[in-house]
Amino acid sequence: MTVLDDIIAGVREDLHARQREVSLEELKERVASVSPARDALSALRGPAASTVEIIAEVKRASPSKGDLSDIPEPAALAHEYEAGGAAAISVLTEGRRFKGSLADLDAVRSAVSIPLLRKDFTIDPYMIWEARAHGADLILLIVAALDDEQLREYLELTHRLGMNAIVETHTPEEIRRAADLGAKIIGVNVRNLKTLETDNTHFSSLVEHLPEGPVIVAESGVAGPEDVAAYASSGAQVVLVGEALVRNRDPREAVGDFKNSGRKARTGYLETAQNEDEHAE
Ligand SMILES: O=C(O)c1ccccc1NCC(=O)[C@H](O)[C@H](O)COP(=O)(O)O
Repeated sequence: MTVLDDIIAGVREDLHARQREVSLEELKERVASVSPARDALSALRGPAASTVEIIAEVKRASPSKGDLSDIPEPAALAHEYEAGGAAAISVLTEGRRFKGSLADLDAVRSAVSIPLLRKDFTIDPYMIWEARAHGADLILLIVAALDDEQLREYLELTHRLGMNAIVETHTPEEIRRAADLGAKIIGVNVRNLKTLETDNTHFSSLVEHLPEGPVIVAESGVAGPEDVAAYASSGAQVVLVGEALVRNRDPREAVGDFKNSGRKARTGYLETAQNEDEHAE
């Protein structure tokens, strides 16, 4: 059994418990009464080609590192992220390994106006309805955890509910599956789901397999601004950061620093790409 299988077994048990508490019909009624989803795709594209956007994560603990930060007030942390210029906020709602909850999502929703990602291991359409009912604008679909039929069905439902999905990949084959699906946002997570180790060079080695068009998100492994710059200089438009922000004494300033270093690196990346195009002509 891999770590991912183990996490998903727990997610499935917790899902069944919630399904016994709240029926799908009830969730659908709640969805009908919440505000429409925010436009996460535009938020992640940012105001200019040269910007690098940050998805700032509310992450208390993780399977790889154990406890990271207590985060007694997720709403206050999210408020700092928004003030620092984050384009979206990721809230881990998995309880057993990440110590998150849907209550965290509710708290953050009431504190910020930027798009919210419900970061969880989506394994059933119920979780997509649930995400929307709790105010999420974005969900995560992990290609390694789903077959093509599930991916297609879940992405279609996500879009039907006005949300977007980050379709998360780790290998060229998973990128091909995400691209064939017509994913509008493709995440490349540099965390190996078998060993849980991060290797940031994995992002640049996968770049040549990424299609043109979708927003590209580099996920995991950021310790400081230099890592955001490295992802941006390989082509990332968005970087998702958890641990480095929840451990930072000034998360607002840290988000600003990450954006600045990303923008400088992306400007260089775009200039190089333009020069290469001109030489090719
Ligand atoms: O963080 C983990 O240990 C982990 C283990 C297994 C599956 C997923 C895991 N993390 C989820 C994430 O993708 C990260 O929370 C996110 O990309 C931020 O990563 P980081 O900045 O390295 O905290």
